[in-house]
Amino acid sequence: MQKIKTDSDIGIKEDILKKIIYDRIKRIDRYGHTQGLTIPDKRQYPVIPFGRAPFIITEIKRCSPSRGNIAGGMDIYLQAEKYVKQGSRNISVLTEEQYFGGSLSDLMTIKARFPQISILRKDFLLDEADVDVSYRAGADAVLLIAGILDDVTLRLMYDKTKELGIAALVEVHSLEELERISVLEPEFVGINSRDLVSFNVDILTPVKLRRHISWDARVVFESGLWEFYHAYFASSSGAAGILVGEALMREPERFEGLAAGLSAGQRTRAEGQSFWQYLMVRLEKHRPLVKICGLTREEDVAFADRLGADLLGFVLADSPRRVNRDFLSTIGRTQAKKIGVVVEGQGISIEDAVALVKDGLLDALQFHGDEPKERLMSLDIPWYKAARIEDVSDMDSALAYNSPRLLIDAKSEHAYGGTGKSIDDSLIDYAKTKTSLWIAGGLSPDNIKNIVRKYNPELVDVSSGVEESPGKKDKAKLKQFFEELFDAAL
Ligand SMILES: O=P(O)(O)OC[C@@H](O)[C@@H](O)c1c[nH]c2ccccc12
Repeated sequence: MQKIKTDSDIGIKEDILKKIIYDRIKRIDRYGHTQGLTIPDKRQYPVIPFGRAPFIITEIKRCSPSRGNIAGGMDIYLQAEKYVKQGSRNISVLTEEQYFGGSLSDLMTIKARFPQISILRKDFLLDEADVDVSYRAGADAVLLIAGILDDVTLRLMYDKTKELGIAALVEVHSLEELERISVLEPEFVGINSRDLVSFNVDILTPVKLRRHISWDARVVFESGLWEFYHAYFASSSGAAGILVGEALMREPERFEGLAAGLSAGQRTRAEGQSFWQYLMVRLEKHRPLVKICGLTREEDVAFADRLGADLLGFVLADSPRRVNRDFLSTIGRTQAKKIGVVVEGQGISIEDAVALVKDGLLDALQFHGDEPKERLMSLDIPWYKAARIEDVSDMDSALAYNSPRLLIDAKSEHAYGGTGKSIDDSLIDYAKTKTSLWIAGGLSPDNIKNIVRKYNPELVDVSSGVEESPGKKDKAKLKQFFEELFDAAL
């Protein structure tokens, strides 16, 4: 059992995870590991293999500390039935009582009704007795959260699952935790995109961590996945499966789109490293990612690539920097990935832009206009959203696209077409609390060092600031831009 004992040990009020565990320990003291329920001494159902296709773990979750009430009075039996009808073969049942409104009796009810479905017990399990009770109650798999267990306890619980013949989904959310579990080499590794302290969801977290897994694991991307595109993104980035809670609790019909996304992603995966995997590898350099945008000349493309740009941007919308398919076909192989910048209704249709990616002329799209979210969420090519941000509500509506990253256009006074406005510091600070910063607009060799030092962005995007005239890059400025970036990191 973990060593969190007194109220003062709980300390920081925000650390919800500690509170959950503390309260759970108190309830175990009072009611035992069985939650005061009668759990059969002998398991009554055969163990069903966990992780059969389609590997979408559909979750039963009434409420949560981060999302509040999701489906309070819901009949969980009916919900499970909906999942099964949609084709689910793996159901996660949250059994934590106080914060998630669950119970072991939910798990037993669902197992009794659907004995052919593999059931994951999702709880803050703390010792071997928890594993044993889960098994007897009918769980086919248990969640073991590395972040709340010490190495010895984790090992004992993991061994217990092996002894009982059920699966363990070992959950991590940091590199450190991943290293800790590597001695176990678990078959199923869950990587949680939700930071359990801040509640922020970054769906790139599993992409970042996954490549550090040195054994043959089946990785499950957890949290914040709602749409076809999310499932596509996860599976093209190496997910064997996904765990989906809120989206399916609210709309079980989403299952079909998620399953289609998983299959689409598998096809992409066969073609090699995904766009997002590439970016997460490049991120390990000691400077922000760099996108050089508005390229119109082959020599500039080659030079930006040689300087180490991570992304090369090509404007497909109406603009003095607009390029066409013919131009893109003349570009040779580059180290950097190629991005098409699209503004809905200007110069190119979404379909034609998507075709450029599918034909291998581009690697991903950046959507800079008012494209309908549903449209983008059904695309099976990599994309991210960009938006010009003037106030918090702009920011929130851009964030609502739920794209893996959001590029915010800073509209500074140096911006091409100068608006005379610069993005508010407080707005950037606000953005930083929500997402990793991808920043564009008004950047140049003169200001980049300060901006990087001040905001530590994950990606910087420059176009006019490194030009001699629209579309024509200035080699000296380009070179200086990179030099300043390296300087900033010193
Ligand atoms: O509702 P979402 O965003 O789809 O997230 C589901 C799942 O990942 C989340 O419920 C979860 C992942 N790990 C946990 C550990 C404990 C409680 C809950 C969780």
